[in-house]
Amino acid sequence: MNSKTAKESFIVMTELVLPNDTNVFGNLMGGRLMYWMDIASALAAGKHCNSPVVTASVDNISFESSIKLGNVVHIEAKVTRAFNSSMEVHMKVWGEDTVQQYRYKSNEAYYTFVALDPNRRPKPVPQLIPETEEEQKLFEGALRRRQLRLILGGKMKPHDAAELKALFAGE
Ligand SMILES: CCCCCCCCCCCCCCCC(=O)SCCNC(=O)CCNC(=O)[C@H](O)C(C)(C)COP(=O)(O)OP(=O)(O)OC[C@H]1O[C@@H](n2cnc3c(N)ncnc32)[C@H](O)[C@@H]1OP(=O)(O)O
Repeated sequence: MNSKTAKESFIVMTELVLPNDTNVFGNLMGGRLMYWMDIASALAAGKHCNSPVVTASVDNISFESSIKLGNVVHIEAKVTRAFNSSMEVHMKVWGEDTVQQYRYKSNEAYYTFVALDPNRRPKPVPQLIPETEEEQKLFEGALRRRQLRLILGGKMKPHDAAELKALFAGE
């Protein structure tokens, strides 16, 4: 199977925050943003593997700054690393005030997707080649993040997470 570069999976999704998307303070609801992030990251993962994908897990999301009613949301999504059937996608979320003409960072997150075959069973995906310095850093960290989320999901024993243990042991 051919490998693919990280930039081949890159997508940007743009949305406008309308009244029905907001809470009582006039800010974008976290749940609505997470829904848009799910679609954006699924598109990036699907672009990488050219297959249908399902969300396997969502890492913690910290909302750094709220996005106001009438502002524009930009979600940038890119695959950081592919494993066997799963892919980690990194997202950066920006708000934009188009009247005052400034952009601000809202949050960052990692979502994990699994590619499915026609029988809806996990299927192998192309390996990912990082090119830029940032892509290389994300690629290296992806293995530790995978181990942490598999431990939390009860799919891996802490004892088997060699790279994660090495981080805490300072090795
Ligand atoms: C045709 C071209 C189209 C192209 C363009 C496509 C565009 C597409 C746009 C779609 C836009 C809408 C996208 C919404 C997507 C949903 O919202 S889908 C709905 C929510 N998600 C679900 O319902 C998934 C439910 N869970 C499952 O189906 C199964 O548990 C899974 C995730 C497939 C895993 O299956 P399993 O039988 O446990 O398989 P297993 O062999 O143990 O593990 C398979 C892989 O899953 C990983 N995994 C398992 N659990 C976890 C976990 N907790 N955390 C992380 N990874 C895990 C494993 O590590 C393994 O990875 P690899 O080592 O193979 O890399």
